[in-house]
Amino acid sequence: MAFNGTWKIDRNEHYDKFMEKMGINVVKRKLAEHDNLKLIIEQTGDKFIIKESSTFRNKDIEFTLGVQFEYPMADGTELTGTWVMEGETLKGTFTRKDNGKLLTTTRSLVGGELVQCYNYEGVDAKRIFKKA
Ligand SMILES: CCCCCCCCCCCCCC(=O)O
Repeated sequence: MAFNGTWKIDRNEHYDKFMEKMGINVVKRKLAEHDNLKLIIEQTGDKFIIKESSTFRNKDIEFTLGVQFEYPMADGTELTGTWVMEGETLKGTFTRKDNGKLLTTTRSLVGGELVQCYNYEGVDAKRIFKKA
């Protein structure tokens, strides 16, 4: 499966602005810009296991495409939503439990890199990963 493997964060685009819109304070934003995020993705059919590790935490997440699940962000903010596959792109639609606002995200492979795009309240950001 195309996303399978170990992906290490290489760079961010507009991530600070995005986090600011999310209400993350400046101290946490500075730390989060350099969180050494690593994702180990294991897809089997419709099921995904994501092993997330960063300077903030280690967390395993399991989900099935199209099935709602809960995801606690590193700062404790709870999201609920789903991932679906559209063509070769993973599309995520999540709602913040604390304010009901929408966070959308995609994952796609571009030139051998894993590109995760985010949108929250009109602010777009990207996190770009290289395969380890
Ligand atoms: C302010 C920090 C923003 C972080 C946004 C995280 C959004 C994550 C979307 C849901 C991820 C579900 C688990 C996963 O597939 O890795």
